[in-house]
Amino acid sequence: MTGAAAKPPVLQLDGIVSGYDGLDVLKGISLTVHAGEFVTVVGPNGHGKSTLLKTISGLVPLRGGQISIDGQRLSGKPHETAMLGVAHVPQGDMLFAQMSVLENLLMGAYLAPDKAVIARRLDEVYALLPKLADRRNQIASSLSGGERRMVGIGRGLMMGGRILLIDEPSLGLAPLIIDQVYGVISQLSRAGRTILLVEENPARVEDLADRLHLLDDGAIVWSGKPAELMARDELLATYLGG
Ligand SMILES: Nc1ncnc2c1ncn2[C@@H]1O[C@H](COP(=O)(O)OP(=O)(O)OP(=O)(O)O)[C@@H](O)[C@H]1O
Repeated sequence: MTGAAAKPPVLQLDGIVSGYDGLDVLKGISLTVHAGEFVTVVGPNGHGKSTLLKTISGLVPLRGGQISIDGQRLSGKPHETAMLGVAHVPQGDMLFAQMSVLENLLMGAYLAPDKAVIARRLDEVYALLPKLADRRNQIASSLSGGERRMVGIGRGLMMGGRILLIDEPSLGLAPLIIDQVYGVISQLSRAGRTILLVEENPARVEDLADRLHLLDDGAIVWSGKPAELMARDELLATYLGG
């Protein structure tokens, strides 16, 4: 969003290192997300995009560096991170297949302080995603891929997060449906939400993101405006296979 960089940082990563078993996947990532900004991390499959978001939300332990929200260093406990306003919309749908749309949405509000807050958030989600209101009693396993993705986003919003971590929302969807999903994400951005989104295809965020970081083998190798990356054929060829 224009002028967002003048606001204080809400999310700051300083040299974060994390991974699985004996292997470091993230090898010292530093980036900052300011209030209201839409920041994207783009990179090929398997280079650590999901691991980055999971490390921020505390699902993968931090091995080095530090993560801060509003200047407060995170302890790494997922519960604490969620309480500070971080909502993670994971890759794939990760819905409870045998639950209804409404029940899945309510699962996102597990930390909400009271019923009035839950009702208000539900109204907001239904206003943004009216189709979910129409289908509130439909079982999740019977939804289309695009509808499931919308429920995943809606559940993230039900957490009441100020900072949305969105993991590859286009995965496995047809082009028309991808446009719809990104339309919703764009609306959230315009409404002032702070977004950190990971994606394989930079073209998807060219007109949306304020800043883009290119991730290669667990390290940021380039940062700038999405349109600048799209004009750099050599970077696209080297890191994203053209
Ligand atoms: N639970 C796990 N245990 C061990 N290794 C893992 C685990 N999850 C991911 N990895 C490995 O970590 C590396 C980075 O995976 P990650 O999912 O973060 O990549 P990605 O860029 O998000 O790719 P994709 O879009 O395909 O998910 C890969 O080599 C992957 O095999």
